[in-house]
Amino acid sequence: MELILKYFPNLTAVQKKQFEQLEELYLFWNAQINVISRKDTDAFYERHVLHSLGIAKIMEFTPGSAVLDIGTGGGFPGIPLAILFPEVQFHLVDSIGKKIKVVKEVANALGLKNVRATHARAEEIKEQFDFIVSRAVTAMPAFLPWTKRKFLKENKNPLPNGILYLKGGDLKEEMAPVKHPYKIHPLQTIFSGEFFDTKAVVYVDVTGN
Ligand SMILES: C[S@@+](CC[C@H](N)C(=O)[O-])C[C@H]1O[C@@H](n2cnc3c(N)ncnc32)[C@H](O)[C@@H]1O
Repeated sequence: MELILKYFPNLTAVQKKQFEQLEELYLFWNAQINVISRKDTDAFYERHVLHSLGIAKIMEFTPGSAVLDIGTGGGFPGIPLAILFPEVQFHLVDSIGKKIKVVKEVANALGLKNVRATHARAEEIKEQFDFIVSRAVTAMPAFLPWTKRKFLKENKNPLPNGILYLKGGDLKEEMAPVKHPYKIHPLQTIFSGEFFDTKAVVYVDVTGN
């Protein structure tokens, strides 16, 4: 938890409490429905919460924005981002119903009013958003078609509407077929620790999609 405060020192009392509650909630739910790798639960705040918040270091969402988290699993990166940006609406979707049950339980327990969770495949979602976020779902060339027609035309954020995807490893080959402009933001320049050495936020500008 100190790790979160180190990089996000201006949290309100409510946000601090919500971040504090997260570990216990996920330990409880993960024991029943596996939503995070059991080997990672020791480093929960680093590998799940701070990692998710890497997106916030690249983009401070404007209040009133709408963000879709595709393949959210138990709520990553959507839940940590929803705590950090209480005035942004988050829609978290996953194709596995029991994972969405965990998301709903966690969001409820935290009192998050800006989270909606839906059991659906990404392709079935018909609404439009300012941004789409994701982590560990599929390679970018397969992901891009799922996001088609899901972006609002008007840009109200510091970056044009697009995708913010948490990725690891060598991205050159994966990103080679991508035609949209994109930028890779390595997280090792933002967060210390070996875990972040290979991690990045990939921003894809889909303007014109
Ligand atoms: C490896 S998990 C990652 C979960 C979460 N994003 C995280 O980082 O902890 C990938 C998730 O993507 C979901 N998924 C895969 N294809 C999907 C699709 N087409 N639509 C919605 N969810 C999908 C799976 O059900 C699974 O929960």
